[in-house]
Amino acid sequence: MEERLRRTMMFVPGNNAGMVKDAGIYGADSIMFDLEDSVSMAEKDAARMLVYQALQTQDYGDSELVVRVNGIDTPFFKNDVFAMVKAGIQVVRLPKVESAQMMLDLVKVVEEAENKFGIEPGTTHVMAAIESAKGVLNAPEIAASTDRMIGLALSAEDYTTDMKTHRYPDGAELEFARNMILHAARAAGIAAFDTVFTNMNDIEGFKRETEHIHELGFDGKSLVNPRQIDWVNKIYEPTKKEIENALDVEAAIEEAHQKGSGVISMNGQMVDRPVVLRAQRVIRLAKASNLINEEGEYIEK
Ligand SMILES: CC(=O)SCCNC(=O)CCNC(=O)[C@H](O)C(C)(C)COP(=O)(O)OP(=O)(O)OC[C@H]1O[C@@H](n2cnc3c(N)ncnc32)[C@H](O)[C@@H]1OP(=O)(O)O
Ligand SMILES: O=C([O-])CC(=O)C(=O)O
Ligand SMILES: [Mg+2]
Repeated sequence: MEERLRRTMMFVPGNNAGMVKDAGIYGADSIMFDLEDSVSMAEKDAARMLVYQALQTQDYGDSELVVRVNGIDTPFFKNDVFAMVKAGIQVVRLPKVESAQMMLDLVKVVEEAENKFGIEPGTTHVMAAIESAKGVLNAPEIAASTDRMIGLALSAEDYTTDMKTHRYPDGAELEFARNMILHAARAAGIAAFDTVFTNMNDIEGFKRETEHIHELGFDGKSLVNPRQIDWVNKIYEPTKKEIENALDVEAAIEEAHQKGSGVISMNGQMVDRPVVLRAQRVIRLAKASNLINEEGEYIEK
């Protein structure tokens, strides 16, 4: 199956009916309904019911549907997982994950819910948000904890609090965590998401941070506001040169396969499996940005 693009995963506060209703109109790759920290204690049950209703009735197009449930040690956790699995959520994001065992405990409850509500076993996926030093150090075992895992996310607001620092414009305080999470995710073959950027007035800061995590190799970012979606997509958009090169690579490898070979020379450049995989990702990103037409040609904007 073709890998899903996950450039943008937008938080939507689960208690805000207007935002929950309209979350599908902005074109986020993934919509993440939040039952955790954007919802006050008094509104936990109401938010769960609102998101449950919305999942039954709203059309969210092609966006992947994710829910951030309350932590495993809260009284809301089990009810959250049961309601969301019953509603057919695609991914459950567990916050404040510190060990593989926490993911296994989540999966046990997901399994129970799938059985109870007649959902096909194994179809509900999970992901972990890493928000502490312990979580960062255990990222490799967390990433490899279950076949249901689709990704790891860095959650820098809680993480910097745990580390007795705060967020700085150059992001030096996050470099170790970013590298650990990215390597753990890549080694397990799952996605890596960078953290939210919460200062809505600092657009340049947001773009700088996104360029940085794009260069590191993150799949994308958690977002708090729909305005951030286009900025991320623009940064992940391949250039004309990258797209034309990727299309040439596809044609060259096709020719190689026809000759029964897995490697070919293209303008003096060796084309083999890793080059082809990179080209395929460029083509997926280009198609998502409407830069390749039905005939598979680059479209000049
Ligand atoms: C550390 C953490 O845990 S972070 C994760 C938890 N936090 C969240 O989920 C916060 C989500 N974001 C928000 O609530 C808001 O975007 C804020 C508070 C950051 C900014 O609010 P505003 O300044 O009012 O946003 P803005 O003016 O850009 O809103 C424009 C439109 O987008 C909508 N919108 C804004 N944010 C979101 C969102 N996250 N999801 C869906 N719709 C949204 C608004 O409802 C508004 O719609 P309208 O034009 O139909 O009225
Ligand atoms: O997951 C995120 O990016 C938001 C969050 O909870 C945090 O930063 O603590
Ligand atoms: Mg957090």
